[in-house]
Amino acid sequence: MTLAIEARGLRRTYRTRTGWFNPRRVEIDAVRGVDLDVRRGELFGLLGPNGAGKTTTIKMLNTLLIPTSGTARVCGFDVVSQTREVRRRIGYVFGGDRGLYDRLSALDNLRYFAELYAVPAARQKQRIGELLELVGLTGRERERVEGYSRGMRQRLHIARGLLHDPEVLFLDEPSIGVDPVAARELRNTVAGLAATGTTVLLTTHYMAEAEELCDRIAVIAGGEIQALGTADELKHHAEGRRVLEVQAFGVSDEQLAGIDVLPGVREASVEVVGTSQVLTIQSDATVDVQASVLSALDGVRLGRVTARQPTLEDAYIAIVNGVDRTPAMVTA
Ligand SMILES: Nc1ncnc2c1ncn2[C@@H]1O[C@H](COP(=O)(O)OP(=O)(O)OP(=O)(O)O)[C@@H](O)[C@H]1O
Repeated sequence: MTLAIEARGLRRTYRTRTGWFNPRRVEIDAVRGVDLDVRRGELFGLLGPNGAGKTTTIKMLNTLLIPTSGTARVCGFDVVSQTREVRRRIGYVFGGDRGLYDRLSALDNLRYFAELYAVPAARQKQRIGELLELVGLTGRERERVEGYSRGMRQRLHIARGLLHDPEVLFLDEPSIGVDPVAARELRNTVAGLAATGTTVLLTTHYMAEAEELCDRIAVIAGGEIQALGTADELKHHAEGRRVLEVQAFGVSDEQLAGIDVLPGVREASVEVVGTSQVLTIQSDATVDVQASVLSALDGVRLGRVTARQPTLEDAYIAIVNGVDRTPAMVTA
């Protein structure tokens, strides 16, 4: 079976300048030797924190960036020496607002891009109809895009990226800035896509999105793949741990640092949810850290305290927290 995507030792270094008064030339190792095999028809997730190297990896695979070293093939074609062959077979959809004409209707946008992508005239009408159906915009296609919600725009972007029947679709953070309901509709669209046999490489920050959609997930951080497997396989990274969640109001950085070094604690993180903070403390399953955590939070107003089994999100935190996230910088 041929692979849809095959990368070996993919590496990309950016040369840039840093510093205002005393500018220096630096090299940033954004992607540091990525090996990746994506099977045909697979929905594959690339998950990682900000600056992990996800977009850089995608741009090398879709021929927008030349790798500093390493090789990659898409549908069997080399991304550097056979760019035309690769481009003919791929679609690229990135999150955000760019790339559509607001004053035109969705239908006119798709007609315009169909011309641009040289979709044969005889095929255009049927293809556009199919895609509107796939992304759930049938009936709204004559409305101007300026009146579309973010989620609808994003689904229209996906339709645009599919006009020329690509074998592989790169979806770079499609749900960024989209509200939860629209994000669910977007996920339905992506799942529908995979059912048509298209290979999808999806990047996301959201573990739940990756878990729901992807056949396999690669967690990337610091420009390297840290873990790769099905959601169930990734969960093993949090095996032997238990999780304590504490809702709190006004925990300081010092207190959090104090919790981090308590005996038995493996990771401690905090997320602001509305007006409260939610502390998530992962510990060895054999150690009950609740009493020592609560005593470290002495004087802080607390809400709900819950002990639970680790989820995939916890596994992700366990994988990513162990990595130095800043890409290596070398002064040139
Ligand atoms: N054109 C560029 N010039 C210099 N550095 C860059 C450039 N593009 C990206 N970088 C750096 O390379 C690293 C990886 O960036 P990349 O955009 O690939 O990460 P990402 O995982 O897609 O992040 P995000 O989720 O924030 O989009 C980051 O440190 C980023 O600052």
